[in-house]
Amino acid sequence: MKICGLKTLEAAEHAVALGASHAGFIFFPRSPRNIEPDDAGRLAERIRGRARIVAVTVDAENDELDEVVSALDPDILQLHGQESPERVLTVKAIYGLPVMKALSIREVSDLDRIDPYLGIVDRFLFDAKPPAGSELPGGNGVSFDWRLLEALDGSVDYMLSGGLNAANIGEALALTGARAVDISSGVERAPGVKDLKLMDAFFDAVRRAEAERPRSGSKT
Ligand SMILES: O=C(O)c1ccccc1N[C@@H]1O[C@H](COP(=O)(O)O)[C@@H](O)[C@H]1O
Repeated sequence: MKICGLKTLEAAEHAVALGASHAGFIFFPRSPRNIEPDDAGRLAERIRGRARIVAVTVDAENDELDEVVSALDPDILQLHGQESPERVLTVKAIYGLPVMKALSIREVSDLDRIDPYLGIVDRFLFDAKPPAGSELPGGNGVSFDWRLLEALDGSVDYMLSGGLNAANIGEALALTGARAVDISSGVERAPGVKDLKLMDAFFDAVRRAEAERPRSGSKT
C-alpha cells in the first residue's frame, strides 16, 4: 500500500505504523502536496527502511531529478507525466533506480500504451485521466472504470490508483484483484492535508477486502 503526498512527520509516521509499504513525496509545484526536496529528505530519513521511499515527478528534466534524488535518496522514481519509454530508459541509466511509470486510463484502448514500456519500467501505476480543467496529472481523487483492467495481461505488475478511498477500495480490489494500491486525496480532509482517521479507515477497509479474497501473496 502506498500513501502518497506526505508532507508531515505525523502523517508519514502514521502511514508506516499502519503498514504502508511505500511512502510517496510529490515534486510538482502546482500540487497542494508539493514538498521541497530538502524537507522531503528530512521526513524520509525518519521512515527509511520501514517503507520504500517514492519520489513522484512529472516530466522532470535531469536537473530537477538530480536535486530530488540527491535530497531524498528515493528507493523508486514514480514518473507521472508523459515520459516516453526512451526517457524512462535514460532516467534509469542515469540514476540506477527502479521506475514506476504512471499511465492514465479512461478507455480500454489506453491499455495499449502499456506495451512499449514492457521490459523497461519496473512497475506501472494506473491512474484516472485528470478531469477537464485540472492542473494536476494525478491526485485528483477521480477513479477510472476498474472493469477495464479485466482486459489486462495478468503478468503486468501494477499499482491501482486514482480516487481510491475507504468506501470504494473493497469494490476496486474485488473487480481488479490488484495486489498493490496507491492513495493520496482519499485520506485527506483538505487538499494536501492528510487525516489520520481517514488513513485508519482506508487501511481497515483494505485489510477487510484482503481477508475476503483468496490469498496469493498480498503486496498492497
Ligand atoms: O497528488 C498529487 O498532487 C500529484 C501531483 C502530480 C502527480 C501525481 C500526483 N499524485 C498521484 O496521483 C495518484 C492518485 O491520487 P488520488 O488518490 O486520486 O488523489 C497517486 O498515484 C499519486 O501518486
